[in-house]
Amino acid sequence: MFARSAARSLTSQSRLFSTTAARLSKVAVLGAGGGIGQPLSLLLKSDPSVTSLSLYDIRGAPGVAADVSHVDTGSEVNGYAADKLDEALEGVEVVVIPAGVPRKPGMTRDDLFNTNASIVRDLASAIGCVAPNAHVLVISNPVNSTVPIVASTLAKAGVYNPARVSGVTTLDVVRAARFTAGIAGVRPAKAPITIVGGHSGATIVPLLSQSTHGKGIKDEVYDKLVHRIQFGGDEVVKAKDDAGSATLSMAYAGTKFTNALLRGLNGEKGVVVPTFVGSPLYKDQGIDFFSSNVEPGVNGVEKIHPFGQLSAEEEKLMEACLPELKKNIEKGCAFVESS
Ligand SMILES: NC(=O)C1=CN([C@@H]2O[C@H](COP(=O)(O)OP(=O)(O)OC[C@H]3O[C@@H](n4cnc5c(N)ncnc54)[C@H](O)[C@@H]3O)[C@@H](O)[C@H]2O)C=CC1
Ligand SMILES: O=C([O-])CC(=O)C(=O)O
Repeated sequence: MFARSAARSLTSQSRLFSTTAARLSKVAVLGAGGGIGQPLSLLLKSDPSVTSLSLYDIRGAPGVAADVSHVDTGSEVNGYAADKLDEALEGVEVVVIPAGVPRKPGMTRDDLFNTNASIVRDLASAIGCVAPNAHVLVISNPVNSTVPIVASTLAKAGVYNPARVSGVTTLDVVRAARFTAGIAGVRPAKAPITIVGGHSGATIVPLLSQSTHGKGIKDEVYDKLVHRIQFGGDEVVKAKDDAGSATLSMAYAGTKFTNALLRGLNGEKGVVVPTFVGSPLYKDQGIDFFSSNVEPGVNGVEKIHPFGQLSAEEEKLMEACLPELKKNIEKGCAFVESS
């Protein structure tokens, strides 16, 4: 009994953390005191690829850092209070941003724009000054707009590198694998689903036709599954009943993405993860950012994978995605232009 449960927990840990050769990886979490920030900091403390953790928030980061620092892994942890952002960013290689307000029932992610746009812009501005070569992983919503905000802010400072700014869309594929596996009666690891587009409702385009266990799902079951993948976030917002949105599954997904990036930075080949990045895939339609599978390497996002043939249903989903995505991206860019 004990042997079986120990083996299971080792298996799940190796899925979350894969390691390559040891090298110094200093990671900062901006928004570390929040619902995502706290468990994310804990999981990153457990990731052997992270050697130093810098935790910053306008509220509570030193306390979170003191707590997390007692975990018996090798990395060092430092907490920084509201007026210590520059110190928190010094020498940092990867910055993960879950700072900002979450949704309440009835809100769209775009409804968060007015509050979160300036939070993300100001953090990006500090990164541009103190850690211009850092890789920036944006969790704060609306991701379809906050990533263009970070990119445009860094561009204004003359330090934007598209290989180094990513929107974290990992939770969409985590959910899709879980939901599809539930229907197909297999383990989620056996049902990976490619998702492209963006990170909100209709901009989330799951490519079930390209999945061994997804392609056989049809008709009403297909429609319900696509809806659940696109609106999984709403399911959590509703269940939390005014107490915010996904935090624990997001911390898991954010750790998975950070670990994948660090493995690429460490020189591991063949790591493939989805992310919302400056992308050539729909540039001819005026869409400068797009989420698809990418391969991180020593310089960040090095290869953007094209996706194959879409089914007739997926063509329709893409038609609904593109105009909304374009609008969200333009809104983010316009915000920085007018700042
Ligand atoms: N990309 C994704 O898949 C997901 C994104 N999110 C988004 O992540 C964001 C955070 O969500 P939660 O952690 O649940 O919210 P929360 O309210 O629990 O935590 C946010 C934290 O950000 C901090 N903060 C606010 N302004 C800051 C600033 N200028 N600098 C540093 N820290 C600052 C707050 O003090 C708070 O501790 C939301 O925008 C949410 O919509 C949530 C789930 C999934
Ligand atoms: O739904 C939200 O507001 C948070 C989020 O992005 C998600 O859970 O996918």
